[in-house]
Amino acid sequence: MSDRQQVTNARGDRIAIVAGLRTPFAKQATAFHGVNALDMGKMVVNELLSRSEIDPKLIEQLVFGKVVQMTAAPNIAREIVLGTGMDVNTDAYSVTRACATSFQSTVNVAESIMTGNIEIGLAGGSDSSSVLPIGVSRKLAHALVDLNKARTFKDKFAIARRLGLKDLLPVPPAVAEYSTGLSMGQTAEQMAKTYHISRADQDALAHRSHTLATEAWNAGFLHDEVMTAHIPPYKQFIDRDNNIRENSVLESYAKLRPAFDRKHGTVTAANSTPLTDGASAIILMSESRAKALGYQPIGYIKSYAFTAIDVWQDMLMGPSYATPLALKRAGMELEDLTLIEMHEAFAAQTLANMQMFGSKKFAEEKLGRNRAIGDIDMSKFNVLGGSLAYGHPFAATGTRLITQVCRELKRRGGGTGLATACAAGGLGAAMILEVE
Ligand SMILES: CC(=O)SCCNC(=O)CCNC(=O)[C@H](O)C(C)(C)COP(=O)(O)OP(=O)(O)OC[C@H]1O[C@@H](n2cnc3c(N)ncnc32)[C@H](O)[C@@H]1OP(=O)(O)O
Repeated sequence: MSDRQQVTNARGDRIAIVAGLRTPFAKQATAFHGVNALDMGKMVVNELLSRSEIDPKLIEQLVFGKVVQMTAAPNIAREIVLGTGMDVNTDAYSVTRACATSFQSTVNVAESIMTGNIEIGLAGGSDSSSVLPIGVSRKLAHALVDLNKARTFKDKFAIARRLGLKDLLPVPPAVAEYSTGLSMGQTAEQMAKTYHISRADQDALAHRSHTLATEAWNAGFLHDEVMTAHIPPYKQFIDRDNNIRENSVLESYAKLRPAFDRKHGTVTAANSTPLTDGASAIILMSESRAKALGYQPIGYIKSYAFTAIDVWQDMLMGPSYATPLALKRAGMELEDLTLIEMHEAFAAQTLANMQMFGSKKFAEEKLGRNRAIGDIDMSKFNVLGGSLAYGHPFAATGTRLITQVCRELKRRGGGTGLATACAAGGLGAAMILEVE
């Protein structure tokens, strides 16, 4: 098998991204409080269809995802089709791959185009950290099922007596790994310790992220890729990400207490992504269909890769595994890239990955390569800031990164860019995008 990946259909058409859009990202329980992931998904898809002036009937497939589940609407993709101006006959299904979910929805649509099953598709993701599937304790859930089956009052009473007051309390979902019980923040703490990432370096990266994101907004770079979202019942709107600290002051970062290891930790609210609400989406087409319809693609997919590692220790290392594979499949080296965009789940996780990009030992021991992936040139890295500033509505981050890389490459006159992310479950995603 060749190492190179042929991201084309049988006619040799590349996979074109013709448009990308997102809602502003809002911190938990702020602008999108009460608006669920489906409603944000519908908002962004409706606006994307309208801005790209595409006949919705031409969209043959919609693949969408969310990470925090909405039990009433498990197939968010199909609900988006039914709840927007799309054709009811549009095929739609949902995917989930933790924080890399909309990398996956993008790849699913791309692969449908590559096989020739479709010519045009829409991909994206949406998540709400404000509308949560609040559950019940395992004991209560068990008892409720038994109660339903119990025939006599005596049996019902006996079941009810099994429960204590604690068992009746609602249970919110945890941002934690199912199999280890470790929260993402605790994993970030592990990584800070393993890779000796100092608090000062974490804070400096977060400050850089807020500063660059502020500059990007002020320069007007994000206006075309972020819509104004009108919030039901339509008395309020949000037109800018609300987590970005426009007057970020480095000194104030040092004052915060660690959030996940109160005594010995270095990971704080300021150097972690906040819990966030938002949605994003892109339209993909075969190159020839895009040209026939008169679209000027914002970018093309050159290669992609997904990887997985164990979850007990330092599992947010996805970029260090997925990036070399995507580069190899594109026939490129790190230094060939014009831009490098890495999801900043936590500053500690980002800095650990950056360190391993430059490590020959890591390359030899973990990747089976005889040279490091490469040192990251900071003038190419997260040049408009990253998730630490924008926030991270889990399933929406992938298509945010993809759109942002393509549009920034365009502003720089073209080139190739990497978008990469770690994800729960020890997963990694990387995609190389090319822009003319
Ligand atoms: C693959 C992946 O992506 S894994 C990542 C998945 N995501 C996560 O796990 C989410 C991680 N984040 C979290 O859980 C939460 O954001 C936490 C626990 C870190 C912090 O939550 P909260 O305590 O609610 O944060 P909150 O926004 O209130 O900030 C706490 C304080 O820090 C301050 N602060 C936050 N950011 C900054 C900053 N950049 N500069 C200065 N101060 C700041 C706030 O003003 C606040 O101060 P106050 O208490 O005086 O009001």
